[in-house]
Amino acid sequence: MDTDTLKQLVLNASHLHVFGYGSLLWKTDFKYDSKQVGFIKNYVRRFDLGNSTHRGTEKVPGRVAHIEESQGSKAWGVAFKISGKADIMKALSYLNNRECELGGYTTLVTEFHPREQPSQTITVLCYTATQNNKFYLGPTSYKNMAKQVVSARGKAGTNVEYVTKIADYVKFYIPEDQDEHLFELDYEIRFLVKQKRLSANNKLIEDHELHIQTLMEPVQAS
Ligand SMILES: N[C@@H](CCC(=O)N[C@@H](CS)C(=O)NCC(=O)O)C(=O)O
Repeated sequence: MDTDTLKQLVLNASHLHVFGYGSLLWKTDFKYDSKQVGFIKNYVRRFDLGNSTHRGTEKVPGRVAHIEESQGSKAWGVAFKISGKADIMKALSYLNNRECELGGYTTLVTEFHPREQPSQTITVLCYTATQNNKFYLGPTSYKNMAKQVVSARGKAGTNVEYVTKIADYVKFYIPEDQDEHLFELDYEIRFLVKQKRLSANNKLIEDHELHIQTLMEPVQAS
């Protein structure tokens, strides 16, 4: 979205609504007055955007959430209401750095449908990424995505934490959101993590047993 459109949205506005559907759900980190669950139409949540600044590195990028157009679909999330010019400008400056400069996201203005009153739409600003984004990794199998997520970590933490916290938030606070893409990816990640823990435990057990065996061997007469 061009800066003039964004300026129109913000200038002379007493408040601004920001729509979050990824880490903004559980890691908001800007001041807001209120928030409400709802959805935007004709979009879906996807994890095809690479990231090397928060949840990955240049060598091993993580996968982060974005939305992409999908006619007839709904992308569920939360609209955060920010009031007063000072708080609005502070939030926009923070989000521009976190989402656009570091995350490669672009801005989008669309209509938000509150869960309680879907017909009473609210204009929201959200951050997303298109397929021509330079960090775009594109779709692959859930197993491949899970392998990438489990092996990625960045300055903000593991990519596993990033995805599983979004899934936990949606399952707990937005039961209407039947995002199979999110839940399939979340399942494969947790399965892989469990497998790794088991194999790590097995390795630990093997090492431990080997250690016990060496302890049990009769001391060789020197
Ligand atoms: N714009 C999406 C995604 C936001 C998002 O995940 N942004 C990344 C940028 S790479 C981020 O801030 N990550 C913070 C973190 O990973 O802790 C949303 O509305 O939630």
